[in-house]
Amino acid sequence: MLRIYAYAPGREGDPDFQRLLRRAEADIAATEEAVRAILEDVRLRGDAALLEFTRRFDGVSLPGGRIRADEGEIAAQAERLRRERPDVCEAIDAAAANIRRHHERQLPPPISWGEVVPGVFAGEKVTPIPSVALYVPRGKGSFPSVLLMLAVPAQVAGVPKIAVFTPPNAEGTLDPAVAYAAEVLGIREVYKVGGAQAVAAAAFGTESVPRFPKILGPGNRYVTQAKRLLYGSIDPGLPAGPSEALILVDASARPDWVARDLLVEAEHGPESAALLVTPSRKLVEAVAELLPELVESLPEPRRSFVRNVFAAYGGAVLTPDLETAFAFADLYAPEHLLLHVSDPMAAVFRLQNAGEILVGPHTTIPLGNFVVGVNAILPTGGAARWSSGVSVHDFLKRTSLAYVTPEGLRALGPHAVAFANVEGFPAHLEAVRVRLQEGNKG
Ligand SMILES: NC(=O)c1ccc[n+]([C@@H]2O[C@H](COP(=O)([O-])OP(=O)(O)OC[C@H]3O[C@@H](n4cnc5c(N)ncnc54)[C@H](O)[C@@H]3O)[C@@H](O)[C@H]2O)c1
Ligand SMILES: N[C@H](CO)Cc1c[nH]c[nH+]1
Ligand SMILES: [Zn+2]
Repeated sequence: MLRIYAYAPGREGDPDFQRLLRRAEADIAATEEAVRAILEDVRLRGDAALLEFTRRFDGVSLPGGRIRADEGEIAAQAERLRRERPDVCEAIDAAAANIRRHHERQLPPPISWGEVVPGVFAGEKVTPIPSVALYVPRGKGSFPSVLLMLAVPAQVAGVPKIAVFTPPNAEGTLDPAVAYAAEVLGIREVYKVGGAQAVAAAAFGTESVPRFPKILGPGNRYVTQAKRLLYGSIDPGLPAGPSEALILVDASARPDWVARDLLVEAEHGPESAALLVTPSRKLVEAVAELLPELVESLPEPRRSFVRNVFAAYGGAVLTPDLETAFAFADLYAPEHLLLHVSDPMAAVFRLQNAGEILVGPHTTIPLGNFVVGVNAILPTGGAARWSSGVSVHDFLKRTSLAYVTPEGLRALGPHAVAFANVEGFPAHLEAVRVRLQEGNKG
C-alpha cells in the first residue's frame, strides 16, 4: 500500500515526482467546464439556480425555498448540540478561546508612524474590510472548526458584516455543530448553500444573497475551481484546496505514531495527499507494515478515501540523508508539515515552505487542526511557497500615511522635482516647485 519513491536532487522531473508534486491539481483542472456552467447559471438565474444545484449536488430541497437560515433555525440546531453533545460544545468553546488568543496577538496597531528622514513621517492606518463571506465545507464531514478558524480572526480584525456559506445537511437544515459555533460567536447571517454555486452567489449576489468583496475558506475541487474562475469578481483569498500533509521523520520516530499521522489528512477525501519523507528505510518498512491494518480499521467512506490517496498522491519518499529530506519538504511546500526528528526546533530554522510546521512527535496534526489556536486554513498544492494561512491580516487593509514638514519638504522636494522631470510630469513638478519657492521666500 505504501509505495516507496527514492528521491535525490534532480529527480523532481521524473513522472512519479511530477504527480506527487502536482497532487490534486489535475482533479481541480478537470472541473473547469462544469464549474464555468454553474457560475454562469447563478449569475443569470440567481436563487433559482442555487436551489436547483442544492437539489442536484446536496440531494435536498431547502424548506420553503429559503436559502438563508433564520435565527430560529440557528438557535434550534445549536440547542440540539447542547442537548446531545455537551462535550462538543465544550471543545468548540475551548478552541474558540485559543484561536482568539493567538489571533489577537497578530493585530497591528490601528495607526503607526515612523520618521524616515528629519521632518518626513511615513506610516500606516489599518482598517477592517467592510464585509466577508466565509465558506465552511460540508460534503465529506462537519466542519465547526473551520467556522472558528475563519470567523474568529474576522471578528478580531473588526469586520462589521460576516456571513457564512455552508451546504445544508440531508434534512435541509444547518449542521448542529456549525450552528452552535455560529451562535456562540454571534454570527446571524448564514446561507445554506455550498460548492461552486456558493462562491458564485457571494461574487454576483442573488435575490437572497448580497454581494461580498471577499470570500475565504477551504473547499473541494469545485469550490477551489470556482474561486480561481471568479478572481476579479471577488477576492478569493488563499488557495485552500484538498488537505495534505508531509510527515518528515528520522530514525528516532515511533513508526506506530507516524503511521497514524499519515492517515490524518488522507482521510479527508480522495483528492488529499499524504507523504512520509525520511532517510530511514527501516522506518519506512515499519510504517508500511502497520498501515494496511490501520486503513482496514477505518469506516467507509474514509477507508476508500485513504486507499485512493495512497494510490495517487501518497507514499513514502526515501532520501539519501536528512538534509535532502528538508530540501524535498521545501520543494513540496505542504499545507501541514509534521516533524518527528531528533532536533525538531533546529529543523524549524532550516525549513521555509509550509502552511504550518508542527514541531515534535506530540504535536500531532489534529491538535493544530482543532484546538492549539493556530489557523488550520492553510495554502495547498504548493502555494505555501508564496502564500500564508488565514490570519487577521486577511481581514484588514492598510492605508498609507505620509506627513512632511517644511524641513522635510526642503530635503525631499528637489528629488521629487528630478523624478517629475525624468518621468515627464510637469504638473507633478509644479506642485513641488511652488512650495519650494514659497519656502525660499520665507
Ligand atoms: N486547505 C484547508 O485549509 C482545508 C481545511 C479544511 C478542509 N479542507 C478541504 O476541504 C474539502 C471539503 O470538501 P467537501 O467535499 O467535504 O465539502 P465542500 O463543502 O467543499 O463541497 C461540497 C459541495 O461540493 C459540491 N459538489 C459535490 N459534487 C459535485 C459535482 N459533481 N459537481 C459540482 N459540485 C459538486 C456540492 O455543491 C457540495 O455542496 C476537502 O477537500 C478538505 O480536504 C481544506
Ligand atoms: N485538515 C484541515 C485543514 O487542511 C482542517 C480540519 C478541520 N477538520 C478536520 N481537519
Ligand atoms: Zn484535517
